[in-house]
Amino acid sequence: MIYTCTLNPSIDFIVHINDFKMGDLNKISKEMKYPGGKGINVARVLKRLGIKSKALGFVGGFTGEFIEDYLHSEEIDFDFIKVNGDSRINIKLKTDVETEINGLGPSISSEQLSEMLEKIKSLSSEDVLVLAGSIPVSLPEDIYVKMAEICRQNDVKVIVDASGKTLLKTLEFKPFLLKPNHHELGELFDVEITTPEEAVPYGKKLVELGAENVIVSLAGKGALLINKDMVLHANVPSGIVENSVGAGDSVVAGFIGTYMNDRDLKEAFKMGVASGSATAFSPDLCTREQVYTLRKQIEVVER
Ligand SMILES: Nc1ncnc2c1ncn2[C@@H]1O[C@H](COP(=O)(O)OP(=O)(O)O)[C@@H](O)[C@H]1O
Ligand SMILES: O=P(O)(O)OC[C@H]1O[C@](O)(COP(=O)(O)O)[C@@H](O)[C@@H]1O
Repeated sequence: MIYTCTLNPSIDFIVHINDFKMGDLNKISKEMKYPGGKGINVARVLKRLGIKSKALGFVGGFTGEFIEDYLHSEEIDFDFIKVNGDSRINIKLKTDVETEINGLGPSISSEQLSEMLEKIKSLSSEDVLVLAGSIPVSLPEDIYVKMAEICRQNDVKVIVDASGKTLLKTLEFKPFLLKPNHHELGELFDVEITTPEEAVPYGKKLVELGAENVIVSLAGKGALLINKDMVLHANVPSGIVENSVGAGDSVVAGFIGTYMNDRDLKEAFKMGVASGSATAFSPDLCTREQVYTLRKQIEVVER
């Protein structure tokens, strides 16, 4: 089973405003509300690809109810721990540029954290755990490292979509997949990465430091899959980006959902990129049909 863990879920409030003016009254031209947070996005895309998963995390308040009701309506299995405060609202403001205003989220008690760790301890070598998204300020900043250590002890595959020191600290426990975008990869090594060629040596460093597989996404410039045996490059299909929120999570979902079915890294990589682009070209997340259509446009070559 694929489990996702979203420590700080959100309602993603997507807001389109024409001629936005700070300090003025602005009228929303289009708005959408979706359950969000990186792990929840992964769970939603897996469902669309016909792959079962279970969403773990902390939810609270009326916003937490919205998240649970929405996932229930999409027949996505979840086992959230209830907390007192309200799950956060993340505003995705679309004007001539895309601006994100992400909420703080509710406090999580040490008892609630212990309850989450007990759930993680119950996973087995048949399972995958996706750790994705920011860590609430009320939790230890190395919580992903603790979870990765528990998973290592139980031979559970771990996927980490995080940034900075958090990502580097999980390497000791040999994560199955890391999925930084090229900006996040550059920040890890204090360099600027703008092309796939520039990304390769740094993706290889993450493999040397312990990651089994690294996918480096470069938005419209393609993506790389790097492990100890190979470097693969995929082009991305051309299209009009409507809403890139969740695109990175879709790469994770398409990859792991495919890999757990047929253990074919190259096919899994192709499906990951197709899922990412299909989401980028959609107002919400990708549909199965879009993914399979775009998959045909993707060429994966060994570097
Ligand atoms: N301009 C684009 N054209 C086509 N696909 C895109 C574009 N931007 C993003 N994507 C798709 O979304 C995936 C993730 O995008 P990226 O911006 O690299 O990561 P993140 O969303 O994690 O920051 C890419 O690998 C690609 O499949
Ligand atoms: O666009 P991405 O990186 O795939 O993730 C989008 C998700 O991440 C969020 O922006 C939250 O990010 P953080 O968990 O890093 O705060 C959600 O609002 C959104 O659903």
